[in-house]
Amino acid sequence: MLTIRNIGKTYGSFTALKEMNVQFENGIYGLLAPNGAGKTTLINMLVTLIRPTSGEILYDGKSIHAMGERYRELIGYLPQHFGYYKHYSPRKYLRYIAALKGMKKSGVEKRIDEVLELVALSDVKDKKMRKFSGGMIQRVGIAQAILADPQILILDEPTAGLDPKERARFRHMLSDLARNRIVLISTHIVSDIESIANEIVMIRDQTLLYKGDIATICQSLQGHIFETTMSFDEFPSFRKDYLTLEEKQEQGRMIVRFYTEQPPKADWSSVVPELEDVFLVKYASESMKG
Ligand SMILES: Nc1ncnc2c1ncn2[C@@H]1O[C@H](COP(=O)(O)OP(=O)(O)OP(=O)(O)O)[C@@H](O)[C@H]1O
Repeated sequence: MLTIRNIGKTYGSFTALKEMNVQFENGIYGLLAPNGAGKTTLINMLVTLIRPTSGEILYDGKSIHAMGERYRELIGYLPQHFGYYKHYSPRKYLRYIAALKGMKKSGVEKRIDEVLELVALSDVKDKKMRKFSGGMIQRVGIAQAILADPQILILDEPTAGLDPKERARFRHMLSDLARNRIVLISTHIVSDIESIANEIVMIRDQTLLYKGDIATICQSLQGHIFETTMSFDEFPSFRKDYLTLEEKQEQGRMIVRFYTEQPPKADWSSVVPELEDVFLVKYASESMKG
């Protein structure tokens, strides 16, 4: 179990995170927050690239800093921008990573074949990465992160730059990987984690806003999300008064999904809240919520 106990992080006089408490057990967690909310700061502390200014992080009750190398051996990490060698093939690159990680030589080749199979790159394992698509490179990144079969797998914005098909493939792959380990995926793209995360972790105002399952946080907006239709003329003033979540044009009218704390009106239909609604509502400024 990974425990974040009351950590804070300041950069000079700027507070990036404060009084943050979270516990992770095996499963997939989606770390969901807008850009700049502190996701990378949290991840950098979890992978020991930076130290918290206050508080501590424990793995099975032991300080990760005291554990040092023993802790780092448990981690697989895909940073937001990962460095690879264009003129290497995936296999050669993974051999290099295995050497860096100090993995035992016996079994490495078999393990490399296994992970390349898992990320569906077996047929190009000896091709230079120079001509690979963004999605293929990202899969090489995931392969290096899981190579040593880590207990804790941390992926920082792993779907940035992927097209929808590659995103779908990534989601399937991750469900297969998630057994018996902690998987933490940072993203600001709701659909990437909606279908695969067991729990989501949201950061707001430099601290933990929510940790729990998706159904529960969606439930918290029950009775506040509506859809209604209106003419184009009515729409600008409606938009000033309500937090709109989705706007569509259909047959010369606007169909608007929105959030409100007001009692329902006759021409509003209540709809089931989704994670996208939660994201938009929780990160909207208070003045917009109507
Ligand atoms: N080394 C640093 N020095 C000063 N401020 C920093 C530093 N690193 C991050 N910050 C600030 O801390 C805040 C949180 O940054 P962080 O990168 O953790 O956010 P994020 O949620 O990961 O966003 P993104 O997805 O854009 O990386 C931001 O306002 C950022 O400008």
